[in-house]
Amino acid sequence: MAPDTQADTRAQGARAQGAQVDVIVIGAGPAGENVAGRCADAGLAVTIVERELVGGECSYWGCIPSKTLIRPGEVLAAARRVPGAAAAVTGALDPAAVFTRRDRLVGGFSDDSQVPWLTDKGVTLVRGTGRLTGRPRHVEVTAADGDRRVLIASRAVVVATGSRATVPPIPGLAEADPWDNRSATAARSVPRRLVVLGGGAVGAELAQAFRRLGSAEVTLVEGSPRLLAREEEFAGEQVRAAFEADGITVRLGTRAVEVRRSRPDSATPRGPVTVTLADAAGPDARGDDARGDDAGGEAVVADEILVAVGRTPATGDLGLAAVGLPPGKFIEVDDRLLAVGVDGGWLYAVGDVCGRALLTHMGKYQARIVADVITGRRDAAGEPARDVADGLAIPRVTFTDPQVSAVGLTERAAREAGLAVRAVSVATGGVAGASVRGEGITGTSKIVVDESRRVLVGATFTGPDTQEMVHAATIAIVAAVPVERLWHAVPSFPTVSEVWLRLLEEYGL
Ligand SMILES: Cc1cc2nc3c(=O)[nH]c(=O)nc-3n(C[C@H](O)[C@H](O)[C@H](O)COP(=O)(O)OP(=O)(O)OC[C@H]3O[C@@H](n4cnc5c(N)ncnc54)[C@H](O)[C@@H]3O)c2cc1C
Ligand SMILES: NC(=O)c1ccc[n+]([C@@H]2O[C@H](COP(=O)([O-])OP(=O)(O)OC[C@H]3O[C@@H](n4cnc5c(N)ncnc54)[C@H](O)[C@@H]3O)[C@@H](O)[C@H]2O)c1
Repeated sequence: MAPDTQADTRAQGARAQGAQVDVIVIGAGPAGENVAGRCADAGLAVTIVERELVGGECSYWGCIPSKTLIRPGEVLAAARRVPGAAAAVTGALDPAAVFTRRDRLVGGFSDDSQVPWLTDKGVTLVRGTGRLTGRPRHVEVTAADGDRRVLIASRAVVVATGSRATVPPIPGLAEADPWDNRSATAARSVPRRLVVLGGGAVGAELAQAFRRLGSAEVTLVEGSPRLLAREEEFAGEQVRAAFEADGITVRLGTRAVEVRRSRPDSATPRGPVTVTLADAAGPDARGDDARGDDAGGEAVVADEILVAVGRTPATGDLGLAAVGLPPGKFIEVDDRLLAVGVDGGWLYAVGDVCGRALLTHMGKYQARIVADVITGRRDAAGEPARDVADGLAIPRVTFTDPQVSAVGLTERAAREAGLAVRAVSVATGGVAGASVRGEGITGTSKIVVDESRRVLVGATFTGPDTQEMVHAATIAIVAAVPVERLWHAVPSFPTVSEVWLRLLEEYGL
């Protein structure tokens, strides 16, 4: 029997069992859950399909555990900046207690506490792996025991299957069984020596977290010339300096060309890992992962290697080819989050899998938009819902110390987009609010102003605790508040938000 006919037959059975719903969501991470919840709130019948844990990567192996591992070191560093409190910091962090708290915040790697949020809204949870059959609005679900059934949606199917860590084809890497974000955030011990491949958000946050939890040697290897390469240049430079002050070895502009894990010994139960780095000036440093004849420079020996070089969309086994889309790729969407290239207007994608912004809050925003598209909800002006924020103001916070908190465009990206911008910067530590919080607070606050409209298009704040500064900038950008009007938004004294006043003065107001 042809696959489609089989699917048809099962579909008939499913219909007879009353399995037709308005909306099917595949993947119950933060994006999928929010699509389901908002559609259900609007009165639609929704089924959500999840093959692992309701809550997705963010809840168990992403945002929550990583921030839980970072927080203790951040608290100690904050105390050490305050004379009087610093003297009270006499001991080291207790990793066992940190891991216990992590376990609690991830619900013991169980979704028991997350499922009621869905079921209370009337959403039906189906455990299993969802796959598009090729027929419009048909999803085949395979349960863990192999049982298969086909669900049919009357309105829409929303893909929210997220992403997983990319493991690049570096010789010996896969065989070395490296840590990815899952193994690192779920760790139960602190490796004495850790090598981290990738100086983006995942690599930077976890390198510092493990160093502060007690790793004696942490080496961070980043292929491009600076950390957090998509942010303002000063951000990566300041994070590098802080990491080096923390005792982390930062290797920029080079890559691993070979990885080898040796047999276990008494000190290293999984066996030590030797990572050979390319000569920084060699061809591998420019992006070729395969080892060349002339490759090979410094070797770093560690107990664990963490791979944090980016994400691969979870679309390899989703049946995308059956609807005419390339498997294993991000699903391209339009501003209604509708998959581009699929006829009939029934397939949507949100969250990491659509590749617009690999951030929980943006996935949840896309989820709210897509739910409004599906339910036909309009705004007060009668306009249909569409994704505005992804093209305008994506807020992002990298929870290193110093934090890098940014929204919208960097100065360079704005210029590359053809905008006539003027940028001004001030020291984050230069206001009374920072002095009160601690000694020696550094960092930079910068705004990027579109000169033709006199509105912000980007802002970056580096320094401790800047995560709470970024939302003001997000509002200024999204609301297109002219700088002359921002002048009247008076920051409280003594808060770090006074950098806004300094920035506007620097701009000339
Ligand atoms: C270490 C780390 C730290 C991070 N920290 C932050 C942070 O601080 N802030 C932030 O905003 N973002 C952070 N992120 C990013 C954030 O985790 C993701 O952007 C977010 O989880 C994406 O949500 P999602 O719902 O699109 O996908 P996911 O969270 O990946 O969820 C997808 C779900 O779909 C399920 N699924 C996949 N395929 C199928 C299928 N075929 N059938 C059924 N179910 C399926 C999966 O099991 C999963 O539960 C971090 C990421 C990492 C790795
Ligand atoms: N605080 C947060 O919001 C947070 C935290 C973690 C992750 N995230 C999200 O998760 C996404 C994925 O994070 P990520 O850090 O895995 O990816 P990333 O794309 O942000 O960074 C990967 C880095 O690895 C480097 N790289 C690539 N190949 C390499 C190689 N072979 N050797 C050395 N370096 C190499 C790249 O130059 C890049 O700087 C981010 O884009 C972010 O949106 C967010």
